[in-house]
Amino acid sequence: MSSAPLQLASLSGVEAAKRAAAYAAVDAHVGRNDRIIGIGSGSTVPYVVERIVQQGKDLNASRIFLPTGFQSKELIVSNGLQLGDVDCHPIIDVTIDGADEVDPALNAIKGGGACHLREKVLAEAAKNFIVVADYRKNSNGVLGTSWTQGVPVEAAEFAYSKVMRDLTKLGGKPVLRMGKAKAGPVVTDNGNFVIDAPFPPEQMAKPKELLQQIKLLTGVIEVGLFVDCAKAAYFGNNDGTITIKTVDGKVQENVTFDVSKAPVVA
Ligand SMILES: O=C[C@H](O)[C@H](O)[C@H](O)COP(=O)(O)O
Repeated sequence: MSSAPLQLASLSGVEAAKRAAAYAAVDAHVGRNDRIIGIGSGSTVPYVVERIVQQGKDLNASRIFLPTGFQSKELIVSNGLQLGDVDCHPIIDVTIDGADEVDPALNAIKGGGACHLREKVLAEAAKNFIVVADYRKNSNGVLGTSWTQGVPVEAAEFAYSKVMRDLTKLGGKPVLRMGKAKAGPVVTDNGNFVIDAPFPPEQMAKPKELLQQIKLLTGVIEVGLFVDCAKAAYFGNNDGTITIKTVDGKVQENVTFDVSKAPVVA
């Protein structure tokens, strides 16, 4: 039985591509038996929620959605989905999230929106962690090639100055992230500061080692390097196609996806 085409707001360019990538990721990874679902942050994630809503009220009534921050909490609530938190649901069926840059091994820089502490908890708690983004985040080189503002480091507010000194000793060039429409630094959803620390490519080429070094600095709460986390990444390309990369190294290019078709839930 074929269902009527979905009535969707018309989008063009990269926004249309992000929607296609998000829909494809939901169709492939959010099945009928997935009940505890992590909702990430960033500009592609609203399309993830849009597709999940299209899976139907009955199915969603039995699900609980966990947010990675203020933005995703609002998305969950405004779409009439049931809100939960990871303290009550430490095992998540699937988490879908954005990223700032993803390398060929699916390691990622995250935290451009200062959400990386909760994002990493929801990524590690998930049986499947899936990334959705546009082609600008799809890197063929080492992390830091396209996302040049540095590794986002969440630090305790009172310790930031000492952490910046430590990051400099490690070889970075740390900058305290400042608010855009606020005098003073960005304060995360958890009440901490964010330091952006660019490191030379030689260090970025070994993201696990760098992550371990930064994580050991006293005062650091979390590091926006996600290493060995993601199972798959879906990138929307400028021509409307999708690139799908999986952790086994497979790459599917030029995948077409018809967003007007209602989801068939596996
Ligand atoms: O802290 C924010 C997150 O890691 C986001 O997932 C990331 O910054 C991507 O955001 P956007 O899709 O808006 O570029």
